Amino acid sequence: MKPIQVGLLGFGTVGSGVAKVLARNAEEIGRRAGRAIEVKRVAVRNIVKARAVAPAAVVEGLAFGNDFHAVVDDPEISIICELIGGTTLAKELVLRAIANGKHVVTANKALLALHGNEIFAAAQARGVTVAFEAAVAGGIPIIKALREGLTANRIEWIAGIINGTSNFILTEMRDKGAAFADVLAEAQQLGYAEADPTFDIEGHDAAHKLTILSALAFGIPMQFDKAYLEGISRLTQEDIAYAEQLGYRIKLLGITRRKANGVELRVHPTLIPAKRIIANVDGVMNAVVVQGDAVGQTLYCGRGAGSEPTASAVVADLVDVTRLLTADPEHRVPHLAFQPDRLVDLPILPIDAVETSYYLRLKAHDKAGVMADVTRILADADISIDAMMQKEPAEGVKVVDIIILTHIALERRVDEAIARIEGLATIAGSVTKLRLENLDK
Ligand SMILES: NC(=O)C1=CN([C@@H]2O[C@H](COP(=O)(O)OP(=O)(O)OC[C@H]3O[C@@H](n4cnc5c(N)ncnc54)[C@H](O)[C@@H]3O)[C@@H](O)[C@H]2O)C=CC1
Ligand SMILES: N[C@@H](CC=O)C(=O)O
Ligand code: NA
Repeated sequence: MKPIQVGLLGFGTVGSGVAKVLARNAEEIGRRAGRAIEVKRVAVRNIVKARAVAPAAVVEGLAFGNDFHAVVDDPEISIICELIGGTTLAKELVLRAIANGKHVVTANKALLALHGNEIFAAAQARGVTVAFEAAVAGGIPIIKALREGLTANRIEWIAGIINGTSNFILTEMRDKGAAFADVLAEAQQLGYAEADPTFDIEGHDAAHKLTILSALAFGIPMQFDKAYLEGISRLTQEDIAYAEQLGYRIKLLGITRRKANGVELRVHPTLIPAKRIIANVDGVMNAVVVQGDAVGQTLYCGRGAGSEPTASAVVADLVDVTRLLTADPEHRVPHLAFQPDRLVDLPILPIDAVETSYYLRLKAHDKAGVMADVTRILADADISIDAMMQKEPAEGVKVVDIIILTHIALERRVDEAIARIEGLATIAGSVTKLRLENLDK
């Protein structure tokens, strides 16, 4: 059988990784796919720069050019691999490829979180597939697991470390006391970070991925604009240390949970019991916990970013698409796990309607009665205390740190209680609030 022809858009960290993996494992990939997979053309902004990213043996057979539209319009190309990132040119090219009747493989979570509803509808109408395993948790086959392996289950929640860069930063800060800016620079150099790294550290990238996971888990449209996101840039060393003393690790988690009145969709630094496996997933590794009603908890772990781990997912999609070329479009696995006409429009809950446990850190003037005032305010708000720790002040310091862990409470009530606590004359400054998840059920 003739090889399947692929057009690569972009030849950076991921694009060059795809070319390397395809070249190195060509024989085995061909045996799996049923025919050879060949990169016919590569479109890049800068040909000289692109040629320098991969070894000569990989690039010498590739046809580089600057005309992205010509690749998308090439009648001999069956699959377009979009690896440029961003949501403007990438969207235009992906929709054009679909209109031309080509299948698309993309690693672009921002594109899908923002425009996935339109892109999947266009692909469905044209009878082509848009495959996106690399878009969530890099090399971990989490899309495959949710779309195929777990289809018997009513999924209750998903919680994941789904941004490699921020996990790498948190790990280096905790283990080596490294400075935030230095570790971020290292993550960029290693090819983990997004073109704009604020997407990584402020939670946007994790929220893009979580939006996709939530759609797959609950059969809902992508609703990125409703996601709550909070990154790691304001996290302090003292909160990381206090969490450790209380038996917790802080991770940037994406959490989506089905509730009676809607769906939680939130990304934020989260305390997790240190004994949980996911709390010990460090560096660039990602991990996703899925709670299904039949299977219980399953955990998926692996490299969430980097050239070849991400290429592993892109190439797996190329194999999948190659295998299904002859399948009737009506009988393919649906893009979002549920049949497109069976998606339901569940509302995304605002953050103040979320129910979870909390870590509160307050600075109190060490006066008699302050603890009684704080616990009374919490009790009035129906917030029960799970643990409390008071740190003795250093010599000459007049305020003490008080750390409180609460049981599950409604965020709105916690915020109201915090406002009252901050109004106490005995409390200095503002209260630090972090969310805590036990991830046990
Ligand atoms: N780097 C990683 O570990 C992962 C990246 N991704 C996603 O894969 C995609 C590619 O990421 P990387 O390879 O890391 O990026 P990169 O910056 O290393 O490479 C991007 C490539 O696309 C080209 N490009 C970018 N914008 C362009 C534009 N407007 N016009 C023409 N060419 C343009 C660049 O010249 C380069 O060849 C992104 O959507 C990213 O979010 C997904 C998972 C992991
Ligand atoms: N910047 C992302 C890359 C993979 O999606 C990350 O750090 O996880
Ligand atoms: Na993946």
